[in-house]
Amino acid sequence: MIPPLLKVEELSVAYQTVQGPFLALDAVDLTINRSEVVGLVGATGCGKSTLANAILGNLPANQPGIVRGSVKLNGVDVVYNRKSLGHMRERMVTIVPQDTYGSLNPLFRVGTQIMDLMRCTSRPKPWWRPTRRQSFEAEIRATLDAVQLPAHEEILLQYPHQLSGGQRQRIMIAMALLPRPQLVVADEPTSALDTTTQIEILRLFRWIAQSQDMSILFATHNLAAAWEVCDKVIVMHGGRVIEAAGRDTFFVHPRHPYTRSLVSSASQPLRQSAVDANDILEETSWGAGCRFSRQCSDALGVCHKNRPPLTSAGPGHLVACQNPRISPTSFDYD
Ligand SMILES: Nc1ncnc2c1ncn2[C@@H]1O[C@H](COP(=O)(O)OP(=O)(O)OP(=O)(O)O)[C@@H](O)[C@H]1O
Repeated sequence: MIPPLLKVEELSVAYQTVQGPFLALDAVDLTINRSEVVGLVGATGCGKSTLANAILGNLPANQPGIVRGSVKLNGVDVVYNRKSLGHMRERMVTIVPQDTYGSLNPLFRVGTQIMDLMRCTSRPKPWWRPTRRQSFEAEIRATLDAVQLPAHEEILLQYPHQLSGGQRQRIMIAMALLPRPQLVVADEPTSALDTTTQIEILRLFRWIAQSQDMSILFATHNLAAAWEVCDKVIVMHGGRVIEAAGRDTFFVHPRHPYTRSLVSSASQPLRQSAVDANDILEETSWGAGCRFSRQCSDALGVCHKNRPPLTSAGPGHLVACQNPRISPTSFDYD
């Protein structure tokens, strides 16, 4: 059997706050296989960005501190094995950020910033040999074509503020692809875009995963986006993974009441509306039981006392619920 590209096991991360440590991730498990697009869905504050940062090796080594657990890329731990981290980050995992303005330097032309990235991430060096520079330029042109930014010369001479939101997002995608990573973490990459551009960018992600043999972890609030691009969907609530399933199972046979509430609120105007479940997640302090139990209409006495583990609910389907529902949803594919 081929080992997974990414395996997160029992990962817990705490932030230090003035009120004491805050457990942002609580024993999270996650697996991503090669060429798989995995959606990470959940309300604001459920821990998506913390998990993305842990995978990117971006959590400071000393604080806020990994409480326990591991994040393994191709079998190598990226949290504790920091010697190999720089190399792994450059070549194996890249990010498409949510904030394209904040991620590009406003003082430099886009082309300069892309060339700097190539110098930092490419091997073998020396990069300054003329033949090397020409090969960089050819790679950049090919990647800009791939992300549908064909007017290379014009775009590369622009400053970030001279580009549209969709163009900047495509530049960020190109910059994530150029180091030829095995995994791209896309942290709500379409949330700042209009609906038409969102759909174009989502199709681009799907195409990238299929044609370039890359895996994508796609963090989003938006179930319509997950439906559009993902092979598998993982739902987080209160720092925990509460359900994980293949896309079709996820939308038609969700078992966790929280997932069902997300799917039913998305299935009406699915392609137009972003599902923002802020109203569902308001609790920040957790008792011993299931973190959703206080809002759950199906909660049993045991749900307020014991935290349910993730258990199998069918092939490739995991759910953390002590009273999961069985009936299919009325989710409409078209
Ligand atoms: N540096 C920090 N110090 C203290 N608490 C933090 C810090 N960063 C995040 N948190 C808290 O950890 C929890 C998870 O935050 P995180 O940013 O991972 O959530 P998220 O699901 O990505 O949210 P969003 O969808 O809004 O980006 C939140 O309750 C947040 O307030």
